[in-house]
Amino acid sequence: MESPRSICHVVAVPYPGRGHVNPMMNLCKLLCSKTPNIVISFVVTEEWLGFISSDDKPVNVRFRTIPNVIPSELDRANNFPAFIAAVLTKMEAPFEELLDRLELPVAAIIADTYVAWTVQVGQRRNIPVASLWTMSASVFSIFHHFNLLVQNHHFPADLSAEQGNDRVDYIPGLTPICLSDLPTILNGSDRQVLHYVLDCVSSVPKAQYLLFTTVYELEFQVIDVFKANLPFPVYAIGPSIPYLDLKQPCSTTSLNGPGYLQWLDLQPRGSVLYVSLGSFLSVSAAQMDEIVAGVQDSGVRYLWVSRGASSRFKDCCGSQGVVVPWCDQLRVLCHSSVGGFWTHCGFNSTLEAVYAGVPMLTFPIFMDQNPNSKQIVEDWKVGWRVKKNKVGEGEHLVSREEIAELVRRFLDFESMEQMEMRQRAGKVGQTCQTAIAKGGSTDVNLDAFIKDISERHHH
Ligand SMILES: O=c1ccn([C@@H]2O[C@H](COP(=O)(O)OP(=O)(O)O[C@H]3O[C@H](CO)[C@@H](O)[C@H](O)[C@H]3O)[C@@H](O)[C@H]2O)c(=O)[nH]1
Repeated sequence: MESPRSICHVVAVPYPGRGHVNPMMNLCKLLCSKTPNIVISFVVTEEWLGFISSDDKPVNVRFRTIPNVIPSELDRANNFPAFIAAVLTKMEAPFEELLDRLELPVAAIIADTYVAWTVQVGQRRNIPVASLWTMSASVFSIFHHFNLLVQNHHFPADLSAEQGNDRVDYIPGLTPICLSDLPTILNGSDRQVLHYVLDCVSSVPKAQYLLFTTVYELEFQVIDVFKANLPFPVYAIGPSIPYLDLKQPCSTTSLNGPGYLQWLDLQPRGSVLYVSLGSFLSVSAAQMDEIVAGVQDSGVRYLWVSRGASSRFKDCCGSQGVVVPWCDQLRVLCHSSVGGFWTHCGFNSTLEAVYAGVPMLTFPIFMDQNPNSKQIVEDWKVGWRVKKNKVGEGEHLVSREEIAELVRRFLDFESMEQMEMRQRAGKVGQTCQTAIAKGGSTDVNLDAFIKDISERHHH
């Protein structure tokens, strides 16, 4: 039995959303894989415990709950500003009560940047806080340098036909980016959410560490800016996706895995388009109809993740495609039959596709997804845009004919253009493998972080 003194007890506090809970859990798995001396209390609401309690996790990660003090996950999209407001104001008190009840002393808190109150809790209790940013480092830089947008008269962003294509070329670490590719909350319509986000980002310099879920090599120019300017360690520990789980057989069902994996096994190499429009906030019904019809008309094989919309598919389980309510996404992306990913550009999905070396068709919807799409298409050059930038008046509907044509070209193995893109995608995938291998940037950063919090704890 280890003595309690040699155990490093970490409290992990994800923001309550799928795109945040997952990378926090993946980071915890990585930490536990590195040392047996770490014990993690993973704090979620009772509702979230219901969603994740049966997932595989290391024995050293223990779930701890606070009551359901925020609006239910099942309808949070109905009033997003109210949801964020509740996260920022209602969780702190029950979290402190929980801290008082924990048996082991706490060496560090790892908290999502969007549960910013943890920074003050840490200050009051003299516990170091590592802020975990689950979006790209580039997006962090955009928000961190918000005042530059104001100084340059780019806030609120004017997306009129004349200005929408203006390039913002002064955000530290970023290549020039169109106004229309900035996070959607900067175009002025969602001030309340913007204020919350800016508050959270400005809490980071008062924390003791900044952790990025990205990979250093993918965004080193940006990460170097923060390494040089923040007075504490900045570590990229990504991609914080469940690659450790790939080594184990798929646990969800029978011996041969779920039906969709068996279906994938039967498809030709690189022939399947994987489609997922995200776990939160989706597209209009009219656009959805065009996407479904366009992909089906293209004749390309598809695996589609869709909840509650399966009635839109004329042939939901035929030979051309399979529609499932949820899948083991990284395993799907890593399957040799998958040749492309239609994505809403959530950052976790982006990292998973990058890791798997799968080219993307980008269809950003909200928030950081626009800049992610820009990075995929313009910086890493491993994808194409489906949706043109929203410049000028009104929402532009992409038609089924445009989509069918695009999807066909995208999965055309013969084309030179595609071959080159697949090669680049393979290269960025290799960059991730190098980062996580022994001595790679992620490996080294994880070790350094563990050393930091363990030593600080013992002194
Ligand atoms: O069938 C599915 C569909 C999704 N996922 C997983 O669900 C997560 C989805 O995360 P992400 O791709 O980041 O999308 P969102 O859930 O939309 O993420 C939110 O959080 C992200 C990180 O902060 C932001 O980049 C996004 O804009 C925001 O919407 C990923 O881990 C996926 O692997 C599955 O495992 N199976």
